[in-house]
Amino acid sequence: MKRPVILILTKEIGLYNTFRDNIRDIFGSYIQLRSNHFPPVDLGGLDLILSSGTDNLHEDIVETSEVTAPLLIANRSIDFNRLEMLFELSEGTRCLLVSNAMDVAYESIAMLERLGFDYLRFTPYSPDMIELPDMNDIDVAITHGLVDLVPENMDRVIDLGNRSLDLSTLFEIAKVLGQTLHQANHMTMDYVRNFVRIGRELVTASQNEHDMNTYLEAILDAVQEGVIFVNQEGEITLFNQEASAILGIDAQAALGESWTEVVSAFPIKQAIQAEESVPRQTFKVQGLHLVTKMNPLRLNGTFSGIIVTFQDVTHVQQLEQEIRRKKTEAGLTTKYTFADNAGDSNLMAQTRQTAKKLARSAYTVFIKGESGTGKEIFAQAIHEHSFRCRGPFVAVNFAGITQSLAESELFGYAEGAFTGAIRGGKPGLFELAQNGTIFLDEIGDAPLNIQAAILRVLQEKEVMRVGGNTIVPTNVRVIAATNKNLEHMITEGTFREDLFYRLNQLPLEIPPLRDRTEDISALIDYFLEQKRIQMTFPPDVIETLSAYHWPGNVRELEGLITYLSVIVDGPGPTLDDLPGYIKEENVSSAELNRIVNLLENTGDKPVFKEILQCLVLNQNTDRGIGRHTLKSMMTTPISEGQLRTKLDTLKRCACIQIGIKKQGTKITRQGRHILERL
Ligand SMILES: Nc1ncnc2c1ncn2[C@@H]1O[C@H](COP(=O)(O)OP(=O)(O)OP(=O)(O)O)[C@@H](O)[C@H]1O
Repeated sequence: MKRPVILILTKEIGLYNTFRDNIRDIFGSYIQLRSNHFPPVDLGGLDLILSSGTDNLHEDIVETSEVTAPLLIANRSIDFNRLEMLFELSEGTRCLLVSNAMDVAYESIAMLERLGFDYLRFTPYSPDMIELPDMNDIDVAITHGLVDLVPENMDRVIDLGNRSLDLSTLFEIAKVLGQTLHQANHMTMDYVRNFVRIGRELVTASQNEHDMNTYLEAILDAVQEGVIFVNQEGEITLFNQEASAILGIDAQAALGESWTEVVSAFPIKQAIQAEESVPRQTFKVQGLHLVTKMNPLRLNGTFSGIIVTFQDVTHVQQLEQEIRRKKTEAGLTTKYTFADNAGDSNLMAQTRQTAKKLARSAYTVFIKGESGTGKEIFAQAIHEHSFRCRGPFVAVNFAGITQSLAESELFGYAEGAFTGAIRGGKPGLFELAQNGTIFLDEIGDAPLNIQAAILRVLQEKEVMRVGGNTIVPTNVRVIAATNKNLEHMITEGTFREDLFYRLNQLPLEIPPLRDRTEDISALIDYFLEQKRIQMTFPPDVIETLSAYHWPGNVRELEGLITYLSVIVDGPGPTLDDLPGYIKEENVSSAELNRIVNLLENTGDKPVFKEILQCLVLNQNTDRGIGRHTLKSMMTTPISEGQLRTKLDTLKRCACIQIGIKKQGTKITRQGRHILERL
C-alpha cells in the first residue's frame, strides 16, 4: 500500500521540524513528508499540502497543473510544556510578541489570552511592521522560535518554541489521509493529557498566584506607608502603590531596576552591606521629608534583602501647618518690625544694623540685654526681616514656668499621655512654630532637664510629643534671649554649657537705656503716639529723665508715660510731676566732679576704679557680690579690712549699695557715672 505523502510548506525550517515532529508523534513514520526546504521539491504523488499559511507560500504550487492534492492551512497551537515559562511573569508585564508576520503575532496573542494569560500586556511585533512600538515600554519579548527576529535591545526573551499543529489540524490530516481516529487515538491521548495537565496547572497557578498577588498587593497598597523590597543584589522586587504615590515613580518601571537607579537618595547601601536594620531616619528627597525604616528579610536564616518602609511626613507637616495657621490667626504673629523700633542713638542704629544682618541668616540668634531693653521686639523684628516672615512667630517665656508644663508646652503631648490630656493630643510650641521662628525668652530660667530637651531638638531638628512615639521633623529658627549672666550660671552649674554654645551662634547685645539716653525723646514720642496721648515733654523734664539710670529700661519708661498721662493736668509734665526716685537720682555734673576729686585725693583711685569695674562685670545678675568674691576678682592685693573701708567710702558717695545679710554689693547709676570719670 502506498504511504501517504504530505508536502509541508513553512517559511522557516525550524517550523517544518516542529510540524514534522507533531505528525510523527501522532502517525509515526507511516506518512512520508516533503518540505520546501529540501529542493528540488517533488510535487508528484502528493496526498496533502500542509501550509503554515505564512506569506502564502502555497499559492504558486497550488496553481501548478500537476498538483491536485488538497491544501490544508495549519491551525497552530502551543508547546504547552514551554508555557510554564510565562508563569514567572507578573500581572501587567509588558510583553512584545515577536513573530514574522503581524497577523501571526495577533493570532498568538489571542491564543495566549484565551489560555488565561490575559493578565499580561501584549504588544504585537514583526520586523515588517510600519510603525515600531516604543521598546522602552516593554519588559520581555516572547516569541515562537523566532529569536533571531527579536529586536536587539531586549534584555529578556522567552522562546515558547515553534507553535505546533493543533488537534483540529491533526484530525483533519487523519481524515484526508484516510487514517482512522482509532489509529490515532493512543497518540492523541498523550497530547490531550499534556494539554489538560498544563491547562490545569496554568489555570490554578495563574489563578492562585493571581489571587495571592492580588491579595498581597491589596494589603501592601492599603498600607499607608511606602514599601519597597530590595533583594540582596540590590534589585527592586516590590514597590507598593504608596511608594509610587509618594515618590511619583511608576511601580512597574521601578521593578527589576537597581535601587541606585530608582531611589538612590535612600540610605539603603548601609542596610544592604550590614544586612542589619537601620534605625528610623529622616531625610529629604525631591523637597519631601521622608521618615524611613529598614529591616533585613531573612528566609530560612539567609539574608534575602531589605524591606524599606517610609512615610511622607511633609503632609503631616502640612496638617500641622493648618493647625499653626489657625493658631497664627489666634495671635501667633508679630507686632513689631524694625520700623517700630524707636530710638535714633548711634548705639541703637548700630544694633539695628547688626540685627538686620543676623535676620537674613538661618542661625540661632542669642539676644542679651537687661530686662525691658526690647529683646522681644528685636526678636519679632528679626523674624519679620527673615525669609521665614510668612511663618508663625511663637514666643515662650521660661520665667516662672514649671518643668512639667514647660515640657508639654514645648513639645506637645500625645492622646492619652496623662489624665486630662485632650483627645487627639496637643501640638507643642516647637510644632506650632514650624517654618517660622520660636522665641525662647528668659532661657536662663529654663529648668536643667528642659535645657537638655531643647538641646536635643536643636541638634536633631525633630520633636516627639510627651507620651507619644511619632517624630515630627521641625524646621524652626530659634531666637533665644536672656537678661541673666549665663557664663556665670554655667560656672554655677545652673545652665548647660553645650546649650549655651548652641544658642550663642549669633549674639546680639541690646544696650540698656541708661547707655543711650539720646533715645529717650524718640521713645517718649513713640509711646505718646501709640497711646494717643497729647502731651509735650519740656527740656528740663527730658534732661532729668536722661540722668536717671532706668533699671527697668524702656519698659519702665513706657510705664512712666502711662503714669504721667493719668496725673498730668496741663499740656505736659513738669519736674514736680516726676516721681521722687527719679528726681533724687538726678545728680549734677558738679556733684559728680566733687566725688571724683574726693576719691582721687585718697590716693587710691585705681583701687576704687577696680572695685567699681568688678561690680559692673556683675551687673546682669540679680544678686550683688559678696565681699569675698569681690576680693577674689580683684588683681590689686587688698586685705579684707581695707576692702571694707573702700566699700564704705563708695557707699557714702552713693556709688554702691551694700545689701543687708546676703544680698551683696551692687553698683548704682551714680557709681557708673563716677567710673566713667575715674
Ligand atoms: N526700641 C523700642 N521701641 C519701641 N518700644 C520699645 C523699644 N524697646 C522696648 N520697647 C517696649 O518696651 C517694652 C519691653 O520690651 P520687651 O518686652 O521687648 O523687653 P525685653 O528685653 O524682652 O524684656 P524682658 O527681659 O523683661 O522679657 C515693650 O512694651 C516694648 O514694646
